Amino acid sequence: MLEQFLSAKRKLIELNDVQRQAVSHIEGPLLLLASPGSGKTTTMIMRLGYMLSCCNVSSDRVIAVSFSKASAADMGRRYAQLFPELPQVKFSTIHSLAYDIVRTQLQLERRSYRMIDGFESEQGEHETQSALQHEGMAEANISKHQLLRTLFEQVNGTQPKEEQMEELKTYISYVKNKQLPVEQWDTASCSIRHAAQIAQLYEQKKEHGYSELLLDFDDMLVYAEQFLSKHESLRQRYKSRYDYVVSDESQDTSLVQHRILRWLVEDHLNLCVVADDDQSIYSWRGAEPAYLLAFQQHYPSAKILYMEQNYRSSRTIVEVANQFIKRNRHRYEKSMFTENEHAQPIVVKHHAHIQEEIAELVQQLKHVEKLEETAVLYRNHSSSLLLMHELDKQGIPFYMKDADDRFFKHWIVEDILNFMRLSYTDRRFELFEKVMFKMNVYVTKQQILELKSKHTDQSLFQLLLEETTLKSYQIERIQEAKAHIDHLKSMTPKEAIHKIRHDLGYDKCLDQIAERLGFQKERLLLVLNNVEVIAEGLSTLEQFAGRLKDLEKLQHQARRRSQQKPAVTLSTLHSAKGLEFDTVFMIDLAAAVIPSRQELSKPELIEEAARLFYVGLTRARKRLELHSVANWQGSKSQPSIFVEEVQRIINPVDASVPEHLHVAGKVTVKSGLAGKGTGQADKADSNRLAAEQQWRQSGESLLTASELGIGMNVEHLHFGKGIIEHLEQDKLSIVFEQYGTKTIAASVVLQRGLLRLRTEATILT
Ligand SMILES: Nc1ncnc2c1ncn2[C@@H]1O[C@H](COP(=O)(O)OP(=O)(O)OP(=O)(O)O)[C@@H](O)[C@H]1O
Repeated sequence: MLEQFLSAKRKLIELNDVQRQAVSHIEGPLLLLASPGSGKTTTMIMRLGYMLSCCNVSSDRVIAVSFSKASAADMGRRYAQLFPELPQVKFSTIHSLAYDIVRTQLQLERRSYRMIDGFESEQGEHETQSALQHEGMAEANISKHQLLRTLFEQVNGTQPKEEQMEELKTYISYVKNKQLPVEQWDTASCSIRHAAQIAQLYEQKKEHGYSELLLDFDDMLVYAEQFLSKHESLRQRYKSRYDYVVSDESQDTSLVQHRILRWLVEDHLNLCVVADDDQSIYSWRGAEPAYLLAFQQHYPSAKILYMEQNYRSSRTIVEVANQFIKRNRHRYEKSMFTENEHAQPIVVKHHAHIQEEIAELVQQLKHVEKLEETAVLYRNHSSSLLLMHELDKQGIPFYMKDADDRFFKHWIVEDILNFMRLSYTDRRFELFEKVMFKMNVYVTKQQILELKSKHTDQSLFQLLLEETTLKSYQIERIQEAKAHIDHLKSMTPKEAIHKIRHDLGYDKCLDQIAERLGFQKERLLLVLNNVEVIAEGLSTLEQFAGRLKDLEKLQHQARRRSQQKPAVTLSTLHSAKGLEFDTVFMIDLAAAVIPSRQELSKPELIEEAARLFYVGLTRARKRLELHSVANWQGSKSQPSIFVEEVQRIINPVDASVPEHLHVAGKVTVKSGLAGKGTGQADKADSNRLAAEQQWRQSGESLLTASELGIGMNVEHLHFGKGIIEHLEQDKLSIVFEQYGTKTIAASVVLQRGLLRLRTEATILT
């Protein structure tokens, strides 16, 4: 039967062995672990076709669930193309399915409810939510954002900044998707003061604060699961609705989502889960890759199949990406391979600074054959800004997958503009009030407020100096500040920003804000850095304000630009998942960017960052370039450790050279693991890599700096036994039995898992 079915479609696609097994395994739980580009969507669709045409399965007894609306729609479209003769199957998002369950139960209880808005995230959900709005769900005018804002102010006594609101929303999504009991909410990390308390108040308010029950996007999942577990009749209703459930993109699925699916298949266990645990990049909002790793505990009769053949990328790329991801410990051991040919070598480049990186990138883009088959990927939205600025100047069209206008609305950008505005007029009280507290003039709120009643249309600086009782140091400061501000309008924007930051004390003010409100200073500096680059080369403050407006407009347009027209795609690594391009440039790969400083402190976060990096590597079909910068946010920076790892894979270094000397210059590295022949050196390299992997996987490697101590007996994978002699910041000195004292970079050693503890002591001679 299977052969007959497959041969009918042979002209369109010839499945490989594992794909065939997956297609024919219809009954019972199945976990399909798929590498990138391994044809998981193709296989899923063939499986559905086989079920319907050969296994007497009725189309309305099957549901295929995806995480994002885009992927549900893509599956539906591809199914219709491959099986135009078969009836349509239900391709649903998990939220849509959950909403159906919640609505049914609330209607049974005759309980009225309303949806509140406020779900923002990287991809898909926007669309999902708007689809729900079309269904008439979002008739509410109470907003999640406003509600949270009010509660934040109530609890903390200050107004939240936009990035704090975002962090708060992510935090709430996280604890709900993880189904953490309320008592444990304060154990989840969040830099917002009293986040757990705000979250609890928010939940109470939604449930009891209004005449109707308020539901946000996460509530659809939370309530669906709760209702299924509580109400036997509801459970029966949904359990008997579908005989077969398929879950795609399951690495992005949170605990609550897994549980909903579990209820649905409780009786028949006909659940097919397709996932790539190596592409799980949403644990920060509650995705649960650990659930996949424990799939067989949840479904003991589960069959697990590995789809490891990549049909997308060149062998050059597949081999490097495969080797790279093996650095992670918490994963299903898969070995991605391909029968595709080798293509261009992977290129790794280190630039002195961002401007140099962007200039080179733009030059390359000018000569790319198919812009629509080219992507520039970066970790943070902020990286797109200067790129966009330069692409526009050079007339290169671009499309933005996930444009984010937060920069243009950022309070720092607004502050800088306000300083500049004040230079033109110091007669607007609201403006004066905002700026006075952002520089080092030490006036009190009371003193400024007193001015308000006295002010008509005169200079506020004058009024302040003449009508307020001031201390002599205040007078001096105010006079100085006034002179600086007056001067701004005759300066270039670049000079003006320098003056604002250093002479007017804005940088110091940022330090205080960062400390008081718990912001990461680097993020604030990144915004300022971008402001400065945009100001570069402009002559007047008006031009600067105009340029910001133009860029904002441009970004809006880039989001709408048709993907079919020749235009390079700019995207974050997160939003690039599921996409593929002939050529991929990954940029801004500096040490503090990926993994970030915060991630470096926890092994599981480093692994997540590595998965994100892997998603980037595996988007490229033929050509892949990795670009890093030696100066990040005004400070010297090493390349990302992941770039170094890729370099070591491509071009293994002699193990006898200490790690801290493995500094890559500006190089174009030729890749070719398989093309290198089988010489002695190659063999030694692959043995060394295998040994590194084995150590990491054994769980014995030391992973964090906190595990290191002076006098500790350790063993280094390459240098053998020794004692830690000295540790200062990243410099780790070890006295080795065979090699004497070596000073190596702690971060590199820990990253690669090259060090482990020894119980027996070293005898040093
Ligand atoms: N057996 C096969 N023989 C030849 N080509 C195949 C086969 N299976 C899949 N492909 C091709 O591989 C490409 C990737 O397939 P598909 O989009 O289904 O992969 P995927 O695993 O869903 O990708 P992603 O990594 O984006 O999730 C497609 O062009 C598809 O036609």
